[in-house]
Amino acid sequence: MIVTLTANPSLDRTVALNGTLARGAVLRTTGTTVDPGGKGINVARVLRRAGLDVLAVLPADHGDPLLTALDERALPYVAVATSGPARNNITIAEPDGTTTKLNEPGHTCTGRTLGELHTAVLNAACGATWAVLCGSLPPGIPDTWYADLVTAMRSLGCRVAVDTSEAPLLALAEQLPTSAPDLIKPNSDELAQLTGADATALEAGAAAGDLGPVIDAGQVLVQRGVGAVLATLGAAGAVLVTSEGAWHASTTSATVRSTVGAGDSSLAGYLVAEQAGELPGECLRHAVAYGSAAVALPGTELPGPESVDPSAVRITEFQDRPEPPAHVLPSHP
Ligand SMILES: Nc1ncnc2c1ncn2[C@@H]1O[C@H](COP(=O)(O)OP(=O)(O)OP(=O)(O)O)[C@@H](O)[C@H]1O
Ligand SMILES: O=P(O)(O)OC[C@H]1O[C@](O)(CO)[C@@H](O)[C@@H]1O
Repeated sequence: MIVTLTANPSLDRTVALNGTLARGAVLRTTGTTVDPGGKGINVARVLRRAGLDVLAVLPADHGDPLLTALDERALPYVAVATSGPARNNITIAEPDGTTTKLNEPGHTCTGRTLGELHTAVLNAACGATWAVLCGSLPPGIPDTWYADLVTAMRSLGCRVAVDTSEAPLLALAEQLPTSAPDLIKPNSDELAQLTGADATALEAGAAAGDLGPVIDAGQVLVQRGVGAVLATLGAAGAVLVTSEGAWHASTTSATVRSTVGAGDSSLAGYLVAEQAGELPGECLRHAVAYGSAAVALPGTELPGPESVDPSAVRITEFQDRPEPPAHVLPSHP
C-alpha cells in the first residue's frame, strides 16, 4: 500500500475564461468545476485509478464537502478532526492553457490535530511500501514537520517521497542527510530553492535542451543522501538523478488545458512504474507520460492509465557526468 499525507487539503475551484485574464476588468466565465485537491490527495487519486492500493491521510471534519468529494471518487482515506472546513483554492484557466492559481493558507492546525495527524500517518506508514508527504503546511504546523517525519519514518521500513515548497522544503534541505527522503520531486523553482542554483538558469537551460544545470543540482541532493531526484521541468519534461545515473524524458508538446495537478500526476506515474518493478528510466518515462496526460485535462481532473501513453515519451540517458561544479553547491545550510 502507498500512503499519502496532505496536511493542507483543498477544494479546487477552477474557473474557465473565454479570453485572457486582465487585471481590473469584468470577465465572463465559461464554466466552473470543483475537484478535491491538495498534492497528496491528487497523487492518491492517480495511483488509485491505476489500480494501486492507497490510503490518503488528511485533516478534515466529518461532513466537510472535501470528504464528500473523496467519497464520491471512492478514495480510501483517514481523516483527522480539525478546526474548520478545507480551504478553497481557485484556478483561473485561460484558453491558451495559462493557469493562474490562488491558494488559501488553510486553517490553523491546533496542537491536538497536529498530534493526531502525526500518529495517523506514522500508523498508516507501518507496513506501507511508500509514504508520500506532499504540499504546503497550514498555519500551526512547524516548517520542520516534513523533515522530522522523514527522520521518524526511517525506522518503519517504508520508503518516503516528498513534494513540497518554500519554508518546509528549506527546512528539509537544512536537515540533510538526516532528513533525506528516498525520492524528492521538485520543479525547477524548488530545485533552485533546495540547492542554491539559479532558477532562471535551470529553466532557460532546460528549455534550450541544456540539462546540465538541472543534473548538477540533482547530483548535489544525491550527494547529500537523497535517493532519487525527480525534477519536473514543465514543457521540457523531467530529469531523474540517482546515484546510478541521470535520465531526461520529454514528449512532443501536449495540448495544455490546465497544469494543475501535473506535478502530482508525474509523481504518481513514477510510483506506478516503480511499484511494477520498472528500472529508473522507465519510472521517469511514466512520470512524464502521466504529467503530460494531466495537462491535457481541465481543472484538477487527473489521468487514468487509459489516457497515458508511455510510448510517446523519449528517454535520454546521461552517463559518466563529472561531479557538479562548485557554483551549484548550496549557500545553505
Ligand atoms: N506546458 C506543458 N506542456 C507539456 N507538458 C507539461 C507542461 N507543463 C507540465 N507538463 C508536464 O507535467 C509535468 C509536471 O509539470 P511541472 O514541472 O509544471 O510540475 P509542478 O510545478 O510540480 O506542477 P504542479 O505543482 O502544478 O502540480 C512535466 O514534467 C511535464 O511532463
Ligand atoms: O499545498 P499547496 O502548495 O498550496 O498546493 C495545493 C494545490 O496544488 C495542487 O495539489 C496541484 O498540485 C492543487 O490540487 C492544490 O490546489
